Amino acid sequence: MTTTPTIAPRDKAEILAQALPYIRKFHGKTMVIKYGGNAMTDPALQADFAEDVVLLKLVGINPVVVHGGGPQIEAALGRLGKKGEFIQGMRVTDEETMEVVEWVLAGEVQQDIVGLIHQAGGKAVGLTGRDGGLIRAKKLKMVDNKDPSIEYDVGQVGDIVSIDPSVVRALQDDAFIPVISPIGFGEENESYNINADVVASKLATVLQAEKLVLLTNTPGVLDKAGNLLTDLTAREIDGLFADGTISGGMLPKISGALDAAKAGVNAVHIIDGRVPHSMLLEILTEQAYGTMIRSH
Ligand SMILES: Nc1ncnc2c1ncn2[C@@H]1O[C@H](COP(=O)(O)OP(=O)(O)O)[C@@H](O)[C@H]1O
Ligand SMILES: CC(=O)N[C@@H](CCC(=O)OP(=O)(O)O)C(=O)O
Repeated sequence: MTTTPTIAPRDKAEILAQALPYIRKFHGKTMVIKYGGNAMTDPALQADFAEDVVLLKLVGINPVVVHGGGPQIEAALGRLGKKGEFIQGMRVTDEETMEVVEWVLAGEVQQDIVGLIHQAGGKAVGLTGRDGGLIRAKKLKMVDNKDPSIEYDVGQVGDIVSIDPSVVRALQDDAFIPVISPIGFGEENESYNINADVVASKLATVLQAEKLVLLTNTPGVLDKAGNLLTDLTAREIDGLFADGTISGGMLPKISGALDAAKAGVNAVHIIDGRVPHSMLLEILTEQAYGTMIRSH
């Protein structure tokens, strides 16, 4: 349970006034928000998240939500007596796991977020990569990060072939907030499980988003001693990969973030989704949060 500190009216006015330049700067711009499964475990925080998304939309910014759901998939697999296995941050996805992934992501998590946005006064539309031909994918050929001669078979994990953003653009133009599940489809109409960070990063690039904000369950990227790294360049990221500072779910997150930064997304941030309203603080105040990823 989170408690909201009481803010004096004068301070509230100050905060609102401070937001004005950012509202003006970002008016009409697209922001891709990745809402990680680990950041959505507290109902009060989920409601805060939905309010923030609605507020952005109301002040003329175009938020596009891509959601995760790793822990939620894990819980559902557990109820079936299965345990998830990950290789380099990707879930090994057999046929049964793929079914679970589809119903948890598209049936539960996505619809929960859509409902919360409606409760907060916004209009959200849930999509998977199938809708409007949004995300075409093929089977991912995974090789070892350190030794590319080693190959892994991760089953029905998708590698994005192309993104057709027309359905997202049409919804945005109509004042809807798209909420996207990271599921792609292949040439034979087969489904693919795609890491949500990878989808968010690629979508931000294709939409030429102003910002990509990845909400997770750490203060940002941490060094080996647990200190927050506030700013990371491509070269520094290579170093963190090489010395093993980055592992698990942080691997696809940083790779995707870096790809988006290199492809021209102006600002890419990894921030702590467990802090109430962290997304709003990041976008609409001068305060820097979490880790900013730079292309050079
Ligand atoms: N250097 C690092 N700094 C921060 N987190 C890291 C680092 N290396 C690995 N991680 C792990 O990455 C996790 C975030 O990724 P993930 O579990 O996929 O979250 P999400 O559901 O938000 O995508 C962190 O909780 C942490 O366990
Ligand atoms: C291939 C792969 O790993 N897919 C992820 C999709 C969900 C996801 O990415 O959720 P988070 O953002 O909460 O980690 C999975 O099955 O867990």
